[in-house]
Amino acid sequence: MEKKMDLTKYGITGTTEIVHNPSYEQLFAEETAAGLTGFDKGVVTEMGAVNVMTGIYTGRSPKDKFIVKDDTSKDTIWWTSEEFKNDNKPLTTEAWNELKELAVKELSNKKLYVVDLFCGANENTRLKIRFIVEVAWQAHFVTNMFIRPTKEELENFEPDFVVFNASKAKVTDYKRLGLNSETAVVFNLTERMQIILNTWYGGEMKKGLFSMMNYYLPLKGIAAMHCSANTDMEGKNTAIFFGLSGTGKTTLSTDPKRLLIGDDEHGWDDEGVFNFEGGCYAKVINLSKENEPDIWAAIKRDALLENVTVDAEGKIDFADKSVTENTRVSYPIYHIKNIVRPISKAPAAKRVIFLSADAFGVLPPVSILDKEQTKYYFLSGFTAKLAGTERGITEPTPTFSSCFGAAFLTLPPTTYADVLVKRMNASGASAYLVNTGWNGTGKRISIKDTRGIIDAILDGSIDKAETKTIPVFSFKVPTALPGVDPKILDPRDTYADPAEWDKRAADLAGRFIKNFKKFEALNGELAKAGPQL
Ligand SMILES: Nc1ncnc2c1ncn2[C@@H]1O[C@H](COP(=O)(O)OP(=O)(O)O)[C@@H](O)[C@H]1O
Ligand SMILES: C=C(OP(=O)(O)O)C(=O)O
Ligand SMILES: [Mn+2]
Repeated sequence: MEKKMDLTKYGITGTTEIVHNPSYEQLFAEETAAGLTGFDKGVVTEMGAVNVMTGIYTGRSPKDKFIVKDDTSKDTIWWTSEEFKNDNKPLTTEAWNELKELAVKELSNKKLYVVDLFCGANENTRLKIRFIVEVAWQAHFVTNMFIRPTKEELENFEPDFVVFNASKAKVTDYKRLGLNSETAVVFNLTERMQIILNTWYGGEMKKGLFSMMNYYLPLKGIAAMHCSANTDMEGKNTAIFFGLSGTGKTTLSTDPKRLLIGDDEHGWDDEGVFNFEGGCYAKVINLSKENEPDIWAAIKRDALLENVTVDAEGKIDFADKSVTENTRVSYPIYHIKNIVRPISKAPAAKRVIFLSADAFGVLPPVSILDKEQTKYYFLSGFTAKLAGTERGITEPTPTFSSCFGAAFLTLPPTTYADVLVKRMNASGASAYLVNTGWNGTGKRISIKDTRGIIDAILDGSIDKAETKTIPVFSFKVPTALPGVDPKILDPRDTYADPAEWDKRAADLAGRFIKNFKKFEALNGELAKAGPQL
């Protein structure tokens, strides 16, 4: 028997029962137990995975994200400003204390789940995280998403970071506290804690810790990246795929020909690329066995679906977006057959792919970037926010999201760009901009064509292809690639009237130029690598 856990050191009192590091067996029993109602209740589906509903919040809520501004954070965090708005809004220690009291009150006098996990595959840089939650499926979600320590590693587990999930509590007095709504997703770097109030979306727990890794690692010279990663069957030829939510990181890195390192959050240190997580979080809207066979097969017992439509018999309708377009599944990474084992890491990346879902239909499906373009397009982070991943976004919305993950950056974008470029130079990596969004047909580029493009990048055939240069952007693009419809490679060919592309390209170029102005210090030289009007 393990030592009795004491939660009073967190202020939590009157706990009636603690379920500490439950097994999958126990999680299943707890989340489907008779008597559960509302958003606590898990429903068993025909695929064996349990589905839960998360209420009003079915995506992240960046407007409700705050970080305590105190001596630890005031000079390091990339705070939001008039010139460069971001989601790192300051919170006072006084407001934090009140929010913590609210969460403690919510979590006191009841049965709780305490789950101890790692964030980061490498022993020397990982965070030991303790999640304290009152909802069984939330314990399941974090067990899926983070790295599960061994029995021995759990023995003397002293957390570096603690998360309270009090999703059932509301911040009624939020205006006085300077918050945006009754919901709060708040961080304190001095206490090394995250507190969640009034949102049940699983992604807040996962992406919350990602923001923290994005803080701790670059300060040590290690790249922290919003990317998926895989490597070849020998574990040598590593590729990373940056992209904002919904642009294809999970879909494209899950490749039966390669070994998956991870689908969303990675570091890059002297030894190579390593995963922060122990699981994947895939979008399942319109999921088909044909297009995404490995993700389909990963949806089985121990996977956890969110906000999917399930009928009384447990039958799933993946096409239904009546609750949200951001339907999801989390599963432990070993639900994918081809993965790097036992630790999710591989040597330095040779190929760096920027996934951009261009809603304007201007970007080529693939562009070969030179060094300056690599920096420029990484810092610009042009893409679209896809429906559902953030509250209030209901259709593809063009955005410039620095480093393809501005919502998760806690340090200035240039910090991430500098570290990435240093790592890329050291490994001799080449970079590509891949449009997984729209073109002149008005339709999204097919997964089949994008996969063909990715294959050509990874097997090197793109390096041998004949190329041409696209005007305005000076993108170098191949004129033919095996397995890819050649008519899509020059985006102008996808328009009935190519003049329409010219018009849209000019408009988009203007947006790039305007956006890049905020990178004041870089604005003379590097701006030349961007589009020109
Ligand atoms: N050309 C394409 N490339 C990648 N994904 C595509 C493409 N066209 C449509 N999709 C869909 O877009 C979504 C990509 O989501 P996902 O891979 O989970 O993104 P991320 O991991 O970056 O958040 C999936 O639902 C996938 O089916
Ligand atoms: C989980 C999220 O995104 P991603 O698909 O990038 O993991 C998110 O943005 O909440
Ligand atoms: Mn993903």
